[in-house]
Amino acid sequence: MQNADPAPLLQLQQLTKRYRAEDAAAVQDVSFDLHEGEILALLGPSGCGKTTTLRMIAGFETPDAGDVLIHGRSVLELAPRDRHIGVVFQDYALFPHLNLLRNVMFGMQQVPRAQRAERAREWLQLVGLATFAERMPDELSGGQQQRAALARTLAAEPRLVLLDEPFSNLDAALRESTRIEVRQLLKKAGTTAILVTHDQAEALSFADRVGVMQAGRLCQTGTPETVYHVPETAFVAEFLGHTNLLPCLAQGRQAQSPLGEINLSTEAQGEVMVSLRPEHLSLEASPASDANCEVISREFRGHDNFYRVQTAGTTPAEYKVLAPYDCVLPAGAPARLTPRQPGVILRG
Ligand SMILES: Nc1ncnc2c1ncn2[C@@H]1O[C@H](COP(=O)(O)OP(=O)(O)OP(=O)(O)O)[C@@H](O)[C@H]1O
Repeated sequence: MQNADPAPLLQLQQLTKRYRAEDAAAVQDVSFDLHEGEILALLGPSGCGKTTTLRMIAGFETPDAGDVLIHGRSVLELAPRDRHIGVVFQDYALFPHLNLLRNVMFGMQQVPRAQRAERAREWLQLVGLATFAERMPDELSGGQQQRAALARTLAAEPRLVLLDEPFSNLDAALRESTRIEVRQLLKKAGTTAILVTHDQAEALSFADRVGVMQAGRLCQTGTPETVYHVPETAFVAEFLGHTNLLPCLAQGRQAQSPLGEINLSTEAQGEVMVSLRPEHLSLEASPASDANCEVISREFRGHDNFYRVQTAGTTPAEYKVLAPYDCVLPAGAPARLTPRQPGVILRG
């Protein structure tokens, strides 16, 4: 029978790193577990400590406090070749003097020498570069180099792959297709991975679990759906997309809000701050006598319309609303704004 909760592959235990005594900690008390086959995204703004965390996991940086355990053993006690960690940085780091095949063969020490070329070709096939095996890295596009770097890392059969902003210098279309391919590849190989990114769409679409970092701390981890729909703090709510923050007076599952009585997703009493995403509000044209807001602006986005509307005499006075493509209201139009999902209570 399968073990329902196998020991995690990776455990971060209250990891802390301060580069200089006079600086704030780059990473503070970061703890999480990662299970075999899982993909985690570490998401946060520039300078929040994502790369430092990744470097400590790889054993490139020594923590001031806390530990990184791989199958229960501290990463720093393991010789680099026993860590079985593969790292893909944004600058690819392919060897410029080796063709793709030799680049991929480079890390395959675990494969008998006679079989390496054949296995390397299989990896190149898997990333869609079979016909490029004899090409040199500078004869490839950025996206192809990225996939080649990934093939080289995966060919070494690491237990854990660390990806540091690996798609950041690809153009928008290539970025999207490469991230879909890379995710499929990792899932097919059953490889455990951590992606570092400041791009919320990338984190939400790529990972099984997202950890949001702020100023060195991990402030929330959960499935992409949970961190997006049930943010715990205003920072997480706003970093993951647009939202409206409403001061409310809660009584159980109901609250008095600036938009009238609303439902809450959890019970509370007293003053609370509530997040309602633009898609959790609805907007419709209304006679002025029944309106509770006025359109400030409409941004047409093809599949939908993004509105800014203002209400009179409430705080906040401005709301963001996502409306269907066929809800077209001009600036200045009176309208009715209604919450259509329960509000999410924030704790900070
Ligand atoms: N080698 C270093 N020496 C001193 N301070 C450093 C060093 N590396 C990083 N820092 C500082 O540590 C903090 C966290 O940096 P880190 O690179 O981990 O953040 P990040 O979230 O990966 O940022 P980015 O998205 O911009 O790469 C920052 O304040 C940074 O200036």
